[in-house]
Amino acid sequence: MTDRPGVVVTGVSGRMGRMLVHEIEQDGRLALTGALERSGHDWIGRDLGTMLGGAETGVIVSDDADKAFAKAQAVIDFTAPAATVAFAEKAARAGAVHVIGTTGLSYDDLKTIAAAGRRAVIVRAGNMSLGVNLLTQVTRQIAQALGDEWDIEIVEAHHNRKADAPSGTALMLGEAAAEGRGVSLADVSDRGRDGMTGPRRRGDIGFHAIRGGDVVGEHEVIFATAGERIAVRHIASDRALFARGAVRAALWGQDKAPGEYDMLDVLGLKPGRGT
Ligand SMILES: NC(=O)C1=CN([C@@H]2O[C@H](COP(=O)(O)OP(=O)(O)OC[C@H]3O[C@@H](n4cnc5c(N)ncnc54)[C@H](O)[C@@H]3O)[C@@H](O)[C@H]2O)C=CC1
Ligand SMILES: O=C(O)C1=N[C@H](C(=O)O)C[C@H](O)C1
Repeated sequence: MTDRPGVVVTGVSGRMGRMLVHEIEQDGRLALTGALERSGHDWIGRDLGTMLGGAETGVIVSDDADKAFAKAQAVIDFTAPAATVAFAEKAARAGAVHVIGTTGLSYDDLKTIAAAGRRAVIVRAGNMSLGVNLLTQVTRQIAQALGDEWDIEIVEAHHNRKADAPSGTALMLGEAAAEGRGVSLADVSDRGRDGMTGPRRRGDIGFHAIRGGDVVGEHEVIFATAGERIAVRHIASDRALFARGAVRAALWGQDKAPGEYDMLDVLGLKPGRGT
């Protein structure tokens, strides 16, 4: 027995799943009590430590979320939209803090997650790093200070296995810029131009996605007007920073009231809430 909060890692064989197992072990403040993979995956029924190429841990990889969540105080989830939506309901039922890193969530997915967040603590962010969350604030401030004669373009680069575009981070930055300008991102978003697009529409926020090799994650927000440009940029060179943020969020959420929170809450960067 341990008095550390128990945590389940979903998508444990994935790029982030593996990183999370390592980070939880290094950090030492959470106890890994469960590891999930999708039904039919090779690792189901096998010892997690062995699957990761080390010694046995006694944690057997499973596809039974209800059973795993019932024994845990936190779930850290970097998987895929359909899985995350199902986990949100199950984690809420089990009363576990659900830390969601999954991106590519649709409007309907977000509505379902928000409903689960009325019964349990959810921390969701398209990027769990301190640097990117600070960058959202800087982006909001710059957008607020400049008029719409400044064009805003967001460029992101990721590895060639990434499933969604624009990235969750690019959308966070776009939301921040739109908020700074006092407009709705849905009304001004212009994604991946191609063909005879005509001149740029004043006030639009453009998104561009580069996919190649093993790029961990790079984001740049460009503000361009006649005669000058401002560019703010974040480069992630190690996935460990996302895992560290997720562990921090799982611990932070333990004594919080039900609600949907983000990393600004966790990092204490959002005045007046949850800090
Ligand atoms: N918020 C953040 O800071 C970050 C978010 N991400 C996001 O996390 C997600 C995962 O990224 P990666 O680890 O690179 O992908 P990945 O493809 O390497 O891993 C995803 C894992 O989830 C598993 N999975 C899918 N459905 C499942 C289910 N129903 N039950 C259990 N496991 C299931 C897959 O089998 C796979 O092992 C993506 O949406 C990505 O954009 C990635 C890095 C940082
Ligand atoms: O899929 C990834 O790898 C990443 N996804 C997140 C996103 O969509 O922004 C965060 C990070 O950039 C890595």
